[in-house]
Amino acid sequence: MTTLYLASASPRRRELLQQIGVAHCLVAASIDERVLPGEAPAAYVERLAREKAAAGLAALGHGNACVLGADTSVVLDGRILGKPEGRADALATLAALSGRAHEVYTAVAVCDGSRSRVRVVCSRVHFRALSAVEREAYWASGEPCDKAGSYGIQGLGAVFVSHLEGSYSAVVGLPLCETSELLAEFGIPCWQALPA
Ligand SMILES: Cc1cn([C@H]2C[C@H](O)[C@@H](COP(=O)(O)OP(=O)(O)OP(=O)(O)O)O2)c(=O)[nH]c1=O
Repeated sequence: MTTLYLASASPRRRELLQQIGVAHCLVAASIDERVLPGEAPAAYVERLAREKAAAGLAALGHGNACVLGADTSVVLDGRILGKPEGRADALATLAALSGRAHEVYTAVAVCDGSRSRVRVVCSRVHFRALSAVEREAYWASGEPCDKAGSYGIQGLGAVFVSHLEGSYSAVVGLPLCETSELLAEFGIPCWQALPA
């Protein structure tokens, strides 16, 4: 059976793949994550997911592996918000997200030596209003620092989310429905295909 490599340092993506019973190994993939001039959010996350998967394949040094890369970005009024650069940036992001809806774009890409496939999922997340005291306390919890948009819906940040339209797993970092479909194209089973 083909071995799947996850080209990601994100513990969330590893947990999400484990959640659907996909055996995998890890491979490091470091890429330049800067947004290109005029690049739209969907195009940006798609490019980064493809580049992470391709970098992982290159790092393995052989073409007969299958590699998954993904990217998640929070988008407010068309502006891509990445991970916070520090406290002030995180507090400003949380203030901007307060009491409004924003989009979360996640792309998942799978490639092997001969082909590359990608899916992009857009979800809409509605935040209730957040007080300045709450925003400070949330930053102090440590949760925002490594997350796009400075929050984690799967953690303490859940209390900010009044409702979600779209894919919960995509907001956390990997759209599991689309991921399982992509993996099936590469002959990689998830839980449905496991022996009883
Ligand atoms: C919006 C949101 C993002 N995130 C996380 C998912 C991603 O790990 C991170 C977005 O940054 P990414 O650049 O997509 O991923 P990463 O740098 O953590 O990992 P890698 O590039 O090595 O795969 O934000 C959450 O955990 N919860 C959320 O609710």
